[in-house]
Amino acid sequence: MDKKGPVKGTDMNALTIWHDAAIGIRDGVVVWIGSSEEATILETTQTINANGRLVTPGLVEPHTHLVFGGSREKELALKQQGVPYLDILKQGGGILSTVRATQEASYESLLEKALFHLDRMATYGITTLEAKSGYGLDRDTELKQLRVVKALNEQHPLDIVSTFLGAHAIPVHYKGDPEAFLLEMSEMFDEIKQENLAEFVDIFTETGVFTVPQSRRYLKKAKEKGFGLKIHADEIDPLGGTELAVELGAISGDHLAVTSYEGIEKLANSNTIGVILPGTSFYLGKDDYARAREMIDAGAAIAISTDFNPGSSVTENLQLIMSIAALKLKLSPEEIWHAVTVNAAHAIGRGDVAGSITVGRKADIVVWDAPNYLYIPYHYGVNHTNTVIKNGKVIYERQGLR
Ligand SMILES: O=C(O)CC1=NCN=C1
Ligand SMILES: [Zn+2]
Repeated sequence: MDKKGPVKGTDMNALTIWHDAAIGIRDGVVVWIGSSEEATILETTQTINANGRLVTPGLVEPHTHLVFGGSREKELALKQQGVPYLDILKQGGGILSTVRATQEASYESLLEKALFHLDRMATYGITTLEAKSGYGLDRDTELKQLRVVKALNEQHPLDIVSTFLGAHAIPVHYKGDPEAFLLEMSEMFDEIKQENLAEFVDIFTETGVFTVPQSRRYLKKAKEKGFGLKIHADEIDPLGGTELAVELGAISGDHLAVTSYEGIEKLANSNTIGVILPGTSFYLGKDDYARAREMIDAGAAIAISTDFNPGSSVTENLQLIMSIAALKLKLSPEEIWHAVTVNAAHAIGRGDVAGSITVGRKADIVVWDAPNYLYIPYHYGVNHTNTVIKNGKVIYERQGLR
């Protein structure tokens, strides 16, 4: 990943491969890259022999709902019966059921639960990620979630970028008045900024949730307050959230499962990154996957993500998403590697510090139990990491059977 990025269109296919390479790390930073031959002259205090394995930048996970209470396994049966996601939400389930569990959960229990999922993400090779609030839909619980993310950042080796998603659904007591609810959420912007609890503001622009005009007004306020913008756009119904993301200069438009042709054209001719969540299409049993192939062919910058959340994509395994991206989005392995490193980093404002192995940058590196970069999307559903290095420190090593 030697391109500054975001990497767009056909450039996503140009992958630079070093054979028999060596990387020198000092104080957590990459200070040298060369051949294994040349490396023999280096004086080292610790040597990690990759033994001919694949070595890549640490994975960047650009879209998670990491902090939540409870779980929604009971909804699986509804999904199997074909009950649509938005109907479950309308009946007070889905997001709203996680909201109730998160409101009831203590700060400590949310922190402990999130740490568990975060550790699992680290074992899968993720070294930087984004985490959203959105399961409170009231001031106290939204702040509780954002403070959990802040504490995670302080306690855990992984770097986390925080997003305020108070506009995730309309709470029951605001059922008939989404505008009034959005007003309450927008009144939190100042204190979130003050406490440095989030860099981005996100909204679920969807049928039965927030309309494009409501989203536009809300996000414009957020932009005026200095937040970056993200939109859960065109996930279920093509309302035009993608077009809105481009119009407002959002750093990313996310989901894009049913983006219109015009939306694809606008995305391709913008600086907004498309964050595609094929695991959600898979998990909701959808036929329509985001037309990421057309988006890249039109010149867009694409990233992919697990959309880890308790209802519509319950997995931390970004490697599995790489396989689904290959099989269902028809992305090439080269495009997929750009989508889980440099482009994912740019989608969360970390394009200058994460997503590539570059002299002068943090040493966030993964050694894989794989002979080459093709292998990871090819062999699906398992964890291929051998060693995960964060800031130059080994934070995970695969243990053999005992
Ligand atoms: O269902 C959830 O909890 C997460 C989600 N929000 C919008 N789409 C999926
Ligand atoms: Zn999401």
